[in-house]
Amino acid sequence: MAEDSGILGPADYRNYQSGRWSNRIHQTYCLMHTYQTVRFVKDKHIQWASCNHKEMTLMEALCALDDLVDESDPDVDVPNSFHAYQTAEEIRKDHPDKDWLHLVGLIHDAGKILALWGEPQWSVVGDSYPVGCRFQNSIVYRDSTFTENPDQKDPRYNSLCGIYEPNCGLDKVLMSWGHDEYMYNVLRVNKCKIPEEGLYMIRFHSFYPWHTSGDYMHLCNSKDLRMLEWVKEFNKFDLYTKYQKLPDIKQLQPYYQSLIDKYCPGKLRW
Ligand SMILES: O[C@H]1[C@H](O)[C@@H](O)[C@H](O)[C@@H](O)[C@H]1O
Ligand SMILES: [Fe+2]
Ligand SMILES: [Fe+2]
Repeated sequence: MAEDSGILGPADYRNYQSGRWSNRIHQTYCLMHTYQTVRFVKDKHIQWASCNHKEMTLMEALCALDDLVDESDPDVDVPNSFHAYQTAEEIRKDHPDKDWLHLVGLIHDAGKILALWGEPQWSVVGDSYPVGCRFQNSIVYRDSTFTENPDQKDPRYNSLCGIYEPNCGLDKVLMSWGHDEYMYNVLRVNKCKIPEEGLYMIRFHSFYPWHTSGDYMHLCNSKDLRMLEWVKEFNKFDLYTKYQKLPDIKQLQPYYQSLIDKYCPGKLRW
């Protein structure tokens, strides 16, 4: 986690080469990049998409993240629940009128609850990227972690577009399985009333090869390009609020509970 309590600059974040935990992070990505294949991702959709694992409120899910430290993140070494409030509170300062966006900040990582239900971290956390087509160089540790991935040698999957039509739109693309797609799914299945932009931000916030490196544009349609602006705006808060000063969660809870009651009330199916 960055040393200061102010919002720091890009150079202070996402150091995958020489940070304190880079061995652990590299190991997590090694497993992810070895085992996340088209088959694996399809199986995870089948396993989790119908959301019949559990019923719980969003607030209960957020509290459960007290028990989760993300092993892929060079900038966070505290439980994920703090990151939820840090992100939400900075959004609230810059976009006071968009209460749904505060809520998006709060819940964008709640899908990491999968890691408390037996999913290994390599299928929950970390950056996401498309499977079923060539893995691009902008993926973290691209050079050293894909060598054992069978899809890489499969001619169906290793061309530039692979199984996709050019500009088919990200909605049709199978992303590596993780907390983004899962949470998007939970919100849809439960018919939460978060605006489309918000759902989109949640679904693609970990797709750094796209929103930060500008890769995979050949799979995007015009809607994706419109939404990209929102995803980038969201990313400022997701990334640059990972600092040491921790929020007082108890004091903030009533406000966020009111947003949950407005947009995603009651018990949700997970
Ligand atoms: O390590 C982090 C973390 O897991 C985030 O939740 C995810 O959204 C980022 O893309 C990733 O780099
Ligand atoms: Fe995330
Ligand atoms: Fe996050």
